[in-house]
Amino acid sequence: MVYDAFVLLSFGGPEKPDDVMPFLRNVVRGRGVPDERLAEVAEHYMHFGGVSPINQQNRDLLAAIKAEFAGNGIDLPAYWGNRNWHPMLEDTVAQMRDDGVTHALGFATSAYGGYSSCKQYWEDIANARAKVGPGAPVISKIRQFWDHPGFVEPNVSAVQAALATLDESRRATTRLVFTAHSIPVSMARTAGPTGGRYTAQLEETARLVHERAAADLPWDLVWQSRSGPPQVPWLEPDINDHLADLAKQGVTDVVVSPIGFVSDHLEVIWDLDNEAADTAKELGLGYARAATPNVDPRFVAMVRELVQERTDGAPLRRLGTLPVWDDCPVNCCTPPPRRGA
Ligand SMILES: CC1=C(CCC(=O)O)c2cc3nc(cc4[nH]c(cc5[nH]c(cc1n2)c(C)c5CCC(=O)O)c(CCC(=O)O)c4C)C(CCC(=O)O)=C3C
Ligand SMILES: [Fe+2]
Repeated sequence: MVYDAFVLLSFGGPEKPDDVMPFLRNVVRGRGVPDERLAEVAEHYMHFGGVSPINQQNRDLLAAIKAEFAGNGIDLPAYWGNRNWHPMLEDTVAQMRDDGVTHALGFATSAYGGYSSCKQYWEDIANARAKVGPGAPVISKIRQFWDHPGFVEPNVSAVQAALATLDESRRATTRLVFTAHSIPVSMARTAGPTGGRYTAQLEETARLVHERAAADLPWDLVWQSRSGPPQVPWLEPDINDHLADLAKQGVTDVVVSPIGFVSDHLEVIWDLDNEAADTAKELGLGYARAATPNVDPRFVAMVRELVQERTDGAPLRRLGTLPVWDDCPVNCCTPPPRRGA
């Protein structure tokens, strides 16, 4: 297969206060979420002046990927388009068409399978191409990378660095807590070609990081940033409830490793650095949050290696044992029901 471009696919985030509500309406489009609920979420963004760091993080990642390609003789123009905020993927796809691109490789900023983290990016591609119409380039999405050393190793270093900030004399009562975005239980059930893949991949990543970073510590995988109506079950326990349980069990310190995310965006700097950190403080727990990969050179090199898997048939570099798949079967990761759809 011959590819003539690379495109970074991401979530998008507001860059000024007036962007916040239109961005949130885009996130929940078609789901009938009332503006009052969105106004609560908007508050989190307002603590940061209405600016999510995610777009700048993606600009930095794109620049690092371009340099990585140039340094390794990869002659692919690199683009960037988002699901929920500018630059919107449809505008990027229109630009790619104008530039004569015919078949691009797409890399999404999510390591895992499942509807929100994988399938919805395929839908974004299909929707953007349909809007652009004739001449829109084909975009093939690069595989999930939950167990790639270029993702696991930066997380290992980050856990070690976070642990080093805690009191060594309390190591025997220190716990490693991995966290990822909660999703509806129904979405978790249908994640991947045979179901359950989002949680299974997260467990594998957690295990791979744990055994390399702090094999002596007990660990858990918990969930954060739940949304949606209370009657709909989402993955549990929530990190804040879990911290309370740990304190009850005699745990004194926690390292929180956000393996569900690739950059320190709002779900990390608000939900962990404010909410979970406050919970820990109230409970008297020592708390250290491990960094996400961001533009760690090993992570940037991983993107280049994933491209080379597709362009040169380079061997897959991976540490885990769960199956890998490239293209999304039609019956994979069924979308959640939409109001009015
Ligand atoms: C699995 C997953 C990831 C990780 C994989 C990936 O990275 O793709 C992720 C990432 C992110 N989620 C983000 C923000 C939001 N997620 C929401 C809502 C939701 N997330 C869900 C799942 C996920 N989300 C789900 C099932 C919903 C329910 C409604 C829906 O199905 O859409 C809402 C709506 C408001 C609310 O109700 O809370 C917001 C504002 C941001 C941006 C942060 C920033 O701006 O810096 C990022 C990177
Ligand atoms: Fe989300």
